[in-house]
Amino acid sequence: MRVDIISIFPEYFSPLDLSLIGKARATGLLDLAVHDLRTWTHDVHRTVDDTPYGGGPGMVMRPEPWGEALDAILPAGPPARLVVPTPAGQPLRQALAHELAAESHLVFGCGRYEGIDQRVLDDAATRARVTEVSLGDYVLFGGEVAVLVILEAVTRLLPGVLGNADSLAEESHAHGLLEGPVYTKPPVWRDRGVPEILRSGDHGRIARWRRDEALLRTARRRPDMLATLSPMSWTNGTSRR
Ligand SMILES: Nc1nc2cc(Br)ccc2s1
Repeated sequence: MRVDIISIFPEYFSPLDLSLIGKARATGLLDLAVHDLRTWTHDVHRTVDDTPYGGGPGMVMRPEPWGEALDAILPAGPPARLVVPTPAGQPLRQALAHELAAESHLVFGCGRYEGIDQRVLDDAATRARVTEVSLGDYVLFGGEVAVLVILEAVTRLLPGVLGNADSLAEESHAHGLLEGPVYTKPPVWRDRGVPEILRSGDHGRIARWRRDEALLRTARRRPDMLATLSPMSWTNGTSRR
């Protein structure tokens, strides 16, 4: 997968040399480049923002630098997917992460201030699929932190990035449920034991216990998720009730 990131703070993305994303880059699973939006400014102050038409507080990101940057980065060939984090975007959920992980080329645009001039997105939509994404109902200083989150959620889904792809199958949101509690050694810690079933070796009963715990946790913490649950998720072939 090819990923391009456009930002006025490219140094925000130094962490992308670390951990599994760094390894994905080193092994060629991820081809990532970070671009400074000011590269495409031509004034001495390298200006990227201006006052909003219609008045109001704050500043808006000027269209000219963005237009030139996207001209340089969006390919003439097979269309890339332009992802722009914004509080006004569609919610990032695991389904969207899977959708983005299937793309061959992602371009991330990091807005700042009150946002990017709308004409930039409208112009980009003539040559790329544009997706505005929200991480939740809160406002950040800019899109950079959101891109780090989205990129991690997407990259970990790429074949070969996670050592054991099996972990993707049972994690939270994999089947529309939250993952239940997990335990490891020692068998007793500060007088707290481990549910006996997990040490029984009965894999069928263990799978049913884990499904039940996931359903209970989801019902307690995210009852909204139960409303959209498919019947298969209740059993997922593990319970012969
Ligand atoms: N939750 C989010 N807040 C923001 C703020 C700016 Br400015 C740009 C993108 C995002 S995504």
